[in-house]
Amino acid sequence: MKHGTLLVVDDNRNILTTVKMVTEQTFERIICLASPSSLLTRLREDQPDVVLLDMNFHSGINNGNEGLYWLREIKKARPQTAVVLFTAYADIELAVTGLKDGAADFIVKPFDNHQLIEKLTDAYQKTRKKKPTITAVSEMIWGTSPAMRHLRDMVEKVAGTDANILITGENGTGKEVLAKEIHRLSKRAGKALMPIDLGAVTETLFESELFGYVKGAFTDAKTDKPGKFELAEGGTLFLDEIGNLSYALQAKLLTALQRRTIVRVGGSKPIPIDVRVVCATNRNLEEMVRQGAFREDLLYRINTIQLHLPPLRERTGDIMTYAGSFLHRYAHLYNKEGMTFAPDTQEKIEHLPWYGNIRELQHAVEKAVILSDGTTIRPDDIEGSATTRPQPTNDIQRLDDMEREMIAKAITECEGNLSHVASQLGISRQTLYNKMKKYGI
Ligand SMILES: Nc1ncnc2c1ncn2[C@@H]1O[C@H](COP(=O)(O)OP(=O)(O)OP(=O)(O)O)[C@@H](O)[C@H]1O
Repeated sequence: MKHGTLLVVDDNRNILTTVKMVTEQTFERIICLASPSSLLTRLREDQPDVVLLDMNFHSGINNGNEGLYWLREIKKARPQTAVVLFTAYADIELAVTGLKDGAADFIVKPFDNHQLIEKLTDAYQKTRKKKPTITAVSEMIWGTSPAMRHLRDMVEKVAGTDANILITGENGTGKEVLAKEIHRLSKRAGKALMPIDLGAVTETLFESELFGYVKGAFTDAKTDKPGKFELAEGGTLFLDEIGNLSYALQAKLLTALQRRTIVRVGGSKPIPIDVRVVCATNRNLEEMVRQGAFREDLLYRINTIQLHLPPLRERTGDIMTYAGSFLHRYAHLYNKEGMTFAPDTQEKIEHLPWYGNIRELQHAVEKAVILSDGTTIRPDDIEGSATTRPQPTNDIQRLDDMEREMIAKAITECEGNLSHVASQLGISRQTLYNKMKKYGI
């Protein structure tokens, strides 16, 4: 039986004709584009289930970047669309980047008709099964360090409430994963988890993205469209990179959160909203408030509960838990079951600083699995790419960071015994509590 809509984008017209012929018995509707220039319009208007996307559009440019660019644009505009990459070059690194950026699969040209249908059908089936905004399965690996055990206790207490939560932590520490986990454990789990990256939203698009618009509000507003607040109704709104929001937009966000209503751009009717708000940032918002860059009233609105994800280097006891779990995951994904780390590889992993945190560790293990020839991962297979520590933005931040690191390290060393921590640091228990609160430890 025929099903779904397939959009094929390739600048080789012979390929377009062949793919159309081969897939005619499989897809209900097939749209062919010889250039990606109108891709986003067709995506909006035709709402394809699957896009088969060429990686190289201009003759002479064959590094695949244009394909990756369009892949990201498709995922941004319509995340539920499955994208299968079409490449003439069996370049594993490029394909892996594409898979990481959300591609469902890739097909290498010249292609086999049977395999083409099979992969496109698989991608289509996945879009049927997947409800991308609902997170049913936990992605979160907790680790067993005192810091993570403490965090887990906190999460179990607060996830079921409607309290607004602010998650802080360096890049790659798992703020988004934690936000999903909180949603999964909440009573809103059956409804949407709607993420929005505030760092990526321009000033002009902010209101229409968050609050939606009514038909005629501006030239391109051909129909009414709900914003993220409405799409998250009954569920959770995840506001990522909130520290990057301009001061003017902070006021607009605050008004919506205070009134619990929004008005669509060009509209006049206030629409009530029932959302739980989880925010995340890698910046020190208290410090930003002191510097006049972040509104204090907004901070108090969003940080009813503050959860801090410590950098990986402050919980060395967890590193091998993550590494082992990623090894298992990628060995399975790349059909290399049974892979292990050599003992000196473990030692290397435990001692690298992982300034890119869990994200960096995950990529390093994935790369090692792909490139390793045997079943044992040798030390040279593991690369810690971020060898230099990211520079703090100013001196106060650097001092704060150092202090937080010292406290977190002492807590780990004293296995959570706060009296010992206070005496080791030469401060009173009360001062220790105040500092832990300040740093969200
Ligand atoms: N606790 C965890 N368990 C499993 N995977 C994790 C965990 N934490 C992070 N990861 C993995 O590390 C990567 C980065 O995680 P995530 O995007 O949540 O970090 P982040 O702190 O939000 O990063 P950024 O600030 O750069 O947006 C993801 O691929 C995620 O799957």
